[in-house]
Amino acid sequence: MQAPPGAGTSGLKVQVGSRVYDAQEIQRLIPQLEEAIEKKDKQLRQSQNVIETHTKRITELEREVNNLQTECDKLRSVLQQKAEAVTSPSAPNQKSSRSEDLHTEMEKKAVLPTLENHGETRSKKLAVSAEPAKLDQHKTTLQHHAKSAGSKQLIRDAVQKNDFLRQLAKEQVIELVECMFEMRARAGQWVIQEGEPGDRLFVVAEGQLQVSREGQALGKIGPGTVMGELAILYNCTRTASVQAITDVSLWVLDRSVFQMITMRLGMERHAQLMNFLNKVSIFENLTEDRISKMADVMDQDYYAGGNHIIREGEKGDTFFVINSGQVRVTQFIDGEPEPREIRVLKQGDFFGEKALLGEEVRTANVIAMNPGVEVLTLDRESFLKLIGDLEALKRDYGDSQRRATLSSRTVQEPPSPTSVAQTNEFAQLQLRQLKRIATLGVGGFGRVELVCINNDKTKTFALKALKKKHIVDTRQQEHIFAERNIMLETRSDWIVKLYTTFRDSKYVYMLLEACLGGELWTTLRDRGHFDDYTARFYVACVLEGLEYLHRKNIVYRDLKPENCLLTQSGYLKLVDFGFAKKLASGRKTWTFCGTPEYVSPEIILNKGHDQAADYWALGIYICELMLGRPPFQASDPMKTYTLILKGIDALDIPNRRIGKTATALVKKLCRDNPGERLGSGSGGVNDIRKHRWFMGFDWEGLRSRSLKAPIVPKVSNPADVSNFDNYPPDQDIPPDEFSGWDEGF
Ligand SMILES: Nc1ncnc2c1ncn2[C@@H]1O[C@H](COP(=O)(O)OP(=O)(O)OP(=O)(O)O)[C@@H](O)[C@H]1O
Ligand SMILES: Nc1nc2c(ncn2[C@@H]2O[C@@H]3COP(=O)(O)O[C@H]3[C@H]2O)c(=O)[nH]1
Ligand SMILES: Nc1nc2c(ncn2[C@@H]2O[C@@H]3COP(=O)(O)O[C@H]3[C@H]2O)c(=O)[nH]1
Repeated sequence: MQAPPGAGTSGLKVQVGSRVYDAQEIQRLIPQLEEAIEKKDKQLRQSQNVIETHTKRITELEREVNNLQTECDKLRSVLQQKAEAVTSPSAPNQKSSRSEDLHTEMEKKAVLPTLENHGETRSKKLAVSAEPAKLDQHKTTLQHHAKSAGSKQLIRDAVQKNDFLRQLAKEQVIELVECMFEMRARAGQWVIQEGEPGDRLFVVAEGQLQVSREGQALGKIGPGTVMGELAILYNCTRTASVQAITDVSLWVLDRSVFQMITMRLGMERHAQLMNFLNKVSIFENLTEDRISKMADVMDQDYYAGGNHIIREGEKGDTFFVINSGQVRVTQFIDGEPEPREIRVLKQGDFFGEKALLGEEVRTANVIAMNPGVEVLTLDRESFLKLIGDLEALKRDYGDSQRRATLSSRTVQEPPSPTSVAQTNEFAQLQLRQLKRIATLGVGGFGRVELVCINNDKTKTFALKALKKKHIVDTRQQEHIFAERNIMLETRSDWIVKLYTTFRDSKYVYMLLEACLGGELWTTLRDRGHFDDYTARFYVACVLEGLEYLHRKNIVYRDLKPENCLLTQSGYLKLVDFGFAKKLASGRKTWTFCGTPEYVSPEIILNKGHDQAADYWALGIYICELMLGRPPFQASDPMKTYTLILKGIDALDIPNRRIGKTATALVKKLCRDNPGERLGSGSGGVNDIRKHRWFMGFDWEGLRSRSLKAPIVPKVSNPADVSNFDNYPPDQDIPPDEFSGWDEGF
């Protein structure tokens, strides 16, 4: 502001921009302007209050939507279960179609988020299983079928385009290409029929095919396409029909051949490594189990002659065992210009332990000799976990005083499980003395009813009835016997007790301890998800159960909230041992079984699996408890498997509900390599208990059951089934089954 030239004495003039004002007038205006500003401020504050009220309302509405969502999920899953219960494929009836309509109607109406990637709906997860793998399969030769180079390329390209198949090892793909055989179909012929069981995979070589579902065209497929790939993992029903439009030529692979291919590679590599490691002198006192775990985690490396494998003074993270060839060890000596040769190491010798056992850096050079060296390697973590405590490793080479040694670790003994004397109380019990009170649940093979003996409702039991015909049709006889034998053998407070068994012409029965708190799955569904405190308790209960089983060399293979039952006091017990298997220490098994969202990569790829599969499942279980859904979930199992094979690191675990510490534990449990999973090391389950996430957890209180459960279910009397969903009576009475497989059940 400045006074314009020629401003008179009558009053000071002030120029602002191009306008000229009287200074007195401005003075007069100031209070008015101040008043206006205050008014605006007030308006602003009012608007802010309105915004705040709206924001609060939005939060409230969001909460309401969440509650409605949970309610909706609940209704939907109950409805789905009912629909499933009455729409058995073997007994199509009026009732079933009506309830299916209702189900579809409900699905249409329910405004559910359709998450393609996560399929976030809360319905129970179904278990799947292939028939038990024949262990001698790997001995039989795989039959190759001649084909042109062009045909082989077409199959290879199709495999590479398929998300699942391209995860196979190169040798497996080569074998798969060789083993496929040709099949032709004329125009109009059906190649795949919707709803039928499938056991083969196809690659289209020539011609066009039409895909349809329920009579509706879904699309056309042509040369270079894979179809029906889920069927090579286990018996599943075809999801669509496929008809040849033109004459077609197809390449076909049977499930049994696929199993042989995948199983063989894993078995051969594992067996070769075990064989070699067993002969390594420092490992001579190790158990088969530890050798097997080492074989799982060891990598193989090759160094051409003359190359340094280790340089003195460098930091080191790897331990080596010489598989073939020789190495020179050299060392710098005071006053000598060149490193001096100390010794030569040969096949079966080891090196690189010093930098992992207290020494900061490598204490010598190790150089590959001609014509080259093959070494097996262990990273620092696996080394310390599996063999870090071996005395034989603490070798004095005579070049310096030995440094501090690791104190040998001791595995804490778990408390002995409460022994429940298997009394003869049930020896005289007859099936007809059992009276049905209500249905507790429906499973893949039948139902579980709450029953009492001779109408005495002060003491109740769960009676699991399994349809014999269904067991035979799905070739699950071995699994059912294993379930019975394993449950009879287990005596643990963390596992549902099996008192006795019965059989008749239609069913085999198991009389079980009843857990009236309901399924953990139901509690999770109703609450949406659990906080750390609650989840930790439920994980700890399962960990106690798994430790008990693993000590008895049993792998459980079906961990999920659906199989965890709550007792009246809110503690958990594992139920459903349909997939449990006794597995000698260091051995593996190959049958595909489990629940798609919970199966580990080695099960999917048929590499052979063991107890470590349960640790993988434990990681998934922790996630599901905290997120309200399993981390790997998709619209169909094949997509779920593809996600699992991409690994836990490819997954963006949302940390809104699951914190950093829990995520860290999940990542340690869900390592692709079974030998690297927390729990698989020499510290066993204790390594999991020691994780930060369990810091301060009262394990003793848990074992003595003095720790209060986070949720205590309401159970008013031994016949109270209010914690279970309602199930209509079973309409599907199975036919008699007299093949005799159940002899001795
Ligand atoms: N001991 C029990 N006490 C209370 N409820 C039980 C008991 N055993 C089973 N149930 C209920 O019955 C349901 C089915 O039981 P279970 O999982 O053993 O059957 P299944 O036929 O093997 O099932 P799946 O098809 O899942 O393998 C359970 O999820 C649970 O709700
Ligand atoms: N369900 C379904 N299957 C398809 C589609 N297109 C191709 N297919 C293949 O058709 C096959 C039918 O049998 P499967 O369910 O075993 O596997 C299916 C797929 O591989 C489609 O759009 N939907
Ligand atoms: N320091 C030392 N290391 C040796 C000798 N002979 C073989 N080695 C191996 O050479 C390795 C060099 O790396 P590390 O120090 O990790 O571990 C060492 C031993 O495993 C020896 O005489 N002295």
